[in-house]
Amino acid sequence: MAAQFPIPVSVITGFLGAGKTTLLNRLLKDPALVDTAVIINEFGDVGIDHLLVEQATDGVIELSDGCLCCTVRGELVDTLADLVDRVQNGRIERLARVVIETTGLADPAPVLQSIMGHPVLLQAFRLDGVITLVDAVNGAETLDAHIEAVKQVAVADRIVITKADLVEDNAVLAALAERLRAINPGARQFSVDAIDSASLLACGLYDPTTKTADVQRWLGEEAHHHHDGHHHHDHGHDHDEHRHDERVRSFSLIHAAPVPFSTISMFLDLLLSTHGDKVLRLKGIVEIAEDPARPLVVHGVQKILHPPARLPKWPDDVRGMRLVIIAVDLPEDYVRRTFAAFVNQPSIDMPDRAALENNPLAIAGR
Ligand SMILES: Nc1nc2c(ncn2[C@@H]2O[C@H](COP(=O)(O)OP(=O)(O)OP(=O)(O)O)[C@@H](O)[C@H]2O)c(=O)[nH]1
Repeated sequence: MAAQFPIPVSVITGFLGAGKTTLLNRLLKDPALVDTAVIINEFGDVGIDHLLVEQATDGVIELSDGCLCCTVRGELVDTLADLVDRVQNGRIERLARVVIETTGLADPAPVLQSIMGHPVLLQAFRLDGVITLVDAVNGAETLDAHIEAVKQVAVADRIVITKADLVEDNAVLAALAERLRAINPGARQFSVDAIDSASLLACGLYDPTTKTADVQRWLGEEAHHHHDGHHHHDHGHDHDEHRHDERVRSFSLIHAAPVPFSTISMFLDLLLSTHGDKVLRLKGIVEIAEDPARPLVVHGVQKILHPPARLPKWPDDVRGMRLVIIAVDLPEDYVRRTFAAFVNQPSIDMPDRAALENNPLAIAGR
């Protein structure tokens, strides 16, 4: 039999850079998770995430630019409906589970409500678990600054703490765990290195009544606003409410040629050391001049630049550099001109690279 309806749907959420794709890659290696379709939503006009999910099959579906909680909500409903069609007409042989990775900025309430509140989807799917990742390094500051992060924790069935390996002080971890318990007393907490995929994902039917009164109110408000579960959406940005901080913007830097390793590392160091407080997330895939066959994957999360990784080969036909930056109040023009100077393409009013390296404090636009 192709699929046993209703198919469980797991939602993996967590703020920007918390480690969702990393966890997903680990989960997808587990034999218990064959026949899982993965739906990924990205914020940013150049899709990169789907390139970084290691799956041999074509089971990864990318929802286009926009935030799942606002503009692409209708697209999620359509994608799920399409999956059901494909199972029913045999184009997908087996479908045991669907995993949705939300953008780090997503308000989870509309995402959950679009599954739970849709009369047709409800025949085919059941919302199983909400798994929320919290980065131990940036977690506390993120909860202070971004209400979406608090909501993500509040709706969770399971809370997974990532990057504890980067935190030396146990008291910091204990304080974070306690804060998360105050926001969501019912969720089980795990450390990311101590989880087994099958039990992480199988949570049983999602039950809002086990969550706090706030969660029930948020979900209730969604049901009220979008009672048909499929509201009209537009691929622009005129959603009906502010779902997330409107000052958050994403842009991408594209460079058509290979870049020397030292250039990209100096550029990223400079960007994060001067504007790290504004950068929420930076990720990219870079063709390195010294080793063009193996793309370099770079990740910045707030002020932290994670050690870059190498992919064994290019995931698609595009070469060169694609870098996506998600930031609050970061002048895009400054970033573009700085990068241009680093790759020796100075614009007319920009000091060239030699001048920059001699005196980084002299950069225009700071
Ligand atoms: N040291 C350490 N690094 C981690 C851990 N989890 C994730 N990372 C790193 O954090 C960076 C971001 O991880 P991703 O998995 O891409 O994060 P994400 O939540 O999918 O990011 P967005 O989709 O942009 O929100 C990568 O460099 C990972 O290698 C962890 O537990 N420990």
